[in-house]
Amino acid sequence: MGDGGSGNRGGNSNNSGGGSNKPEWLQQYDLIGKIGEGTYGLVFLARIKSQTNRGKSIAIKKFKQSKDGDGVSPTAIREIMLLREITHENVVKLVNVHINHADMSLYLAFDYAEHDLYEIIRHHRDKVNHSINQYTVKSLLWQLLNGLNYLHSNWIIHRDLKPSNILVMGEGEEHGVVKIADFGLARIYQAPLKPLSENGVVVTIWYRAPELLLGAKHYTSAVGLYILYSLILMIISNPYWLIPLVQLDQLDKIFKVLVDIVTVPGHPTLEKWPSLANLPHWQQDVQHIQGHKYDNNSLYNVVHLSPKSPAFDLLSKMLEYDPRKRITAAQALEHEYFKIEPQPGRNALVPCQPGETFVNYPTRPVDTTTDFEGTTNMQPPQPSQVTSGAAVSGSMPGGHVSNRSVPRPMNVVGMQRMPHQAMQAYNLTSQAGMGGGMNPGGMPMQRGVPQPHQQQQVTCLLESLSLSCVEEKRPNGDARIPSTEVKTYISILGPVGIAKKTPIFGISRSPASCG
Ligand SMILES: Nc1ncnc2c1ncn2[C@@H]1O[C@H](COP(=O)(O)OP(=O)(O)OP(=O)(O)O)[C@@H](O)[C@H]1O
Repeated sequence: MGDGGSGNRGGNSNNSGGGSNKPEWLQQYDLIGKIGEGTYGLVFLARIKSQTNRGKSIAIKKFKQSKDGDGVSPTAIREIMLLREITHENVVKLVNVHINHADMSLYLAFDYAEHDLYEIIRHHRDKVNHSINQYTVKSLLWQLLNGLNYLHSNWIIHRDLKPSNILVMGEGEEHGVVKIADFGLARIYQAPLKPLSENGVVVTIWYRAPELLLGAKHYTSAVGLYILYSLILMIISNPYWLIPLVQLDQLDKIFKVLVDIVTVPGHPTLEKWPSLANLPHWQQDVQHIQGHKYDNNSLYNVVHLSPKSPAFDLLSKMLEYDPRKRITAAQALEHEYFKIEPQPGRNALVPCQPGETFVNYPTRPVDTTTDFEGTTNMQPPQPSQVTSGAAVSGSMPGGHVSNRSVPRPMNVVGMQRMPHQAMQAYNLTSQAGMGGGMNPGGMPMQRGVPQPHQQQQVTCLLESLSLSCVEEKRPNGDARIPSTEVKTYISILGPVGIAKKTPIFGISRSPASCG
């Protein structure tokens, strides 16, 4: 897996943040440097030192602590709880959980992914003067849908899908495999769905489905499909709606593109979407929306697809206004688009059609001067070894601002595309063991244990353990989990890591069924 040794990076055990105060668990890694920063945490690249897996790249996410230094964000615990429960080829793999007992800071160790969709799109926008090849688009979408179908089938909604959370593996056995990451905002959903207001923020504005923009209080799995559509739009089109300002603005951008294909005029109508009138913002926005002329950019002008093509048909089904009519992930996977050439493959990064240009995506920039404390006390490596993430070279919604290293040669030998039958088998094995039955989204679920009632039980247990019961509201509005509670949860999780996969939640499940 991963890129064990690209030559453009520095790092050795001497500059593993923290110096002499280095906690014991950190000694198993060489900390290379910071690769990213999100709202809730910093992400670092490290390499395993031990004999087994020596040199294997690991992404370590350190959760930011509250300003007063006490307690852990519920986001962290939620992410751990969910990731412990789920296993799928298209979902990022949590390999370990570490804790610094001194300050109760939490660290999650993940398999490292060399690329993400944000950087891939940006590379095409800024550096390559042609669009992403059809096979790659189809394979990325296929794998994303597989991951999403797995999540939805298991009653999980991600709620923060965006390009930087869609990882793509670098060289190695999993080269070109998509991994959905960042489950900090993810939730288990049940019928009846809880109002969103109980759950706080959702989805970066650029990827919001129209019902969310119009104030819908219930988040359904259909939102995920809408987000995929907007991501794909970004991939195959010019970055057309990249500078939205407010929700209404974002709606205008959506309606502009939907002229001619879903309904004329582009904005939704009560006839096509009857529950529209119940959406909280509809009454206040209706005048603006109906009075606006959306006539310049129809979808096929933006995506340059024939309205008769399967790709166009799938896109229009994914962007159906009414979430109840929108295509589900399971249905999308059955769409004709995936049955015609080029067929999708497990390695999305190899070219497949003769004449298609191979794109050598750059490796992640690593800021080797920043350690776990976020300070710059690491040994600065030689200039030739480092790509600094500090310089600014453009930005995209929901992504980060960074420079890129020089592309390195990639070995594409032996990277085969998967025939359709094999893809089906791959899909089934990668989802093996998840529960049966139908979820609230009406999606068929895979056979295996646990049965629906058990699944419901697991869901309830997860919910009750989701820390809402112990969250404290700080005066500044932040929810934190007090340190005492963190200790309890850490003892549930195990002293050092979760590698042993001991049964939790009182339900013992085989490794095949829960990962
Ligand atoms: N396993 C991983 N391997 C490689 N890079 C990763 C991995 N997980 C996350 N990253 C990268 O680290 C960066 C920060 O990720 P993180 O999930 O903390 O924040 P984010 O999703 O970008 O932002 P936000 O927290 O606001 O949602 C992103 O660029 C992401 O692509």
